[in-house]
Amino acid sequence: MTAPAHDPPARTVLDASDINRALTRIAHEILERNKGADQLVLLGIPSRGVDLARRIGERLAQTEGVAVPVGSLDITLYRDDLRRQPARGPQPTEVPPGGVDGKIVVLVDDVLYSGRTVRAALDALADLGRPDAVRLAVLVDRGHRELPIRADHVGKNLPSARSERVMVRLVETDGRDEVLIAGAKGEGA
Ligand SMILES: O=P(O)(O)OC[C@H]1O[C@H](OP(=O)(O)OP(=O)(O)O)[C@H](O)[C@@H]1O
Ligand SMILES: O=c1cc[nH]c(=O)[nH]1
Repeated sequence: MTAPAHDPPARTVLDASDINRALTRIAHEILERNKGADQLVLLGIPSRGVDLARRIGERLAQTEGVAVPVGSLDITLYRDDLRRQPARGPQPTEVPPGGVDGKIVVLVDDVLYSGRTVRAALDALADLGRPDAVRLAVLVDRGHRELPIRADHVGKNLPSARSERVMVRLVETDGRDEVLIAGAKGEGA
């Protein structure tokens, strides 16, 4: 009789202090690239992207001494797989009072994988206005892009197999900060 196959246990790839340092670095990179906080707007993709956008916003405020507008951008109805799977309930889109026209919008998400969420976010954003530029910050880039999309600011590049699952846990939604990877390596990589 063959023993049942067990997936290896989830492995921690970022702990709370790693996440903290990565967000601080991303905030500094954003300021360097933008030569300051002028015209910046951070839009987080629900759900965890919004928490990350708020945290980056706090770091920008601490470093530059100015409040950078932070909002959220729901992509639910812009997904390209709506016909295949039922849409989850809409999440909030909250555009800061100055809007996005003529701004430098930094989209923020927890994981970048196929790129389809970001593609949807670009469509959702185009319905709100015309930023001067759009950039992308993600906590984890796990590869396997299906579209020509890349991140400008990455907390951690995490090579992964398609069969693995990356899980971001944040204090705001999950009670703790950590990034885990789980599942069998090597299948469908
Ligand atoms: O690049 P992609 O292939 O689009 O994958 C990345 C997206 O997948 C996850 O969201 P998910 O749809 O799993 O829902 P979640 O926000 O509840 O985690 C993650 O939060 C990103 O938004
Ligand atoms: O592993 C994955 C893939 C997409 N989105 C995630 O949050 N994790």
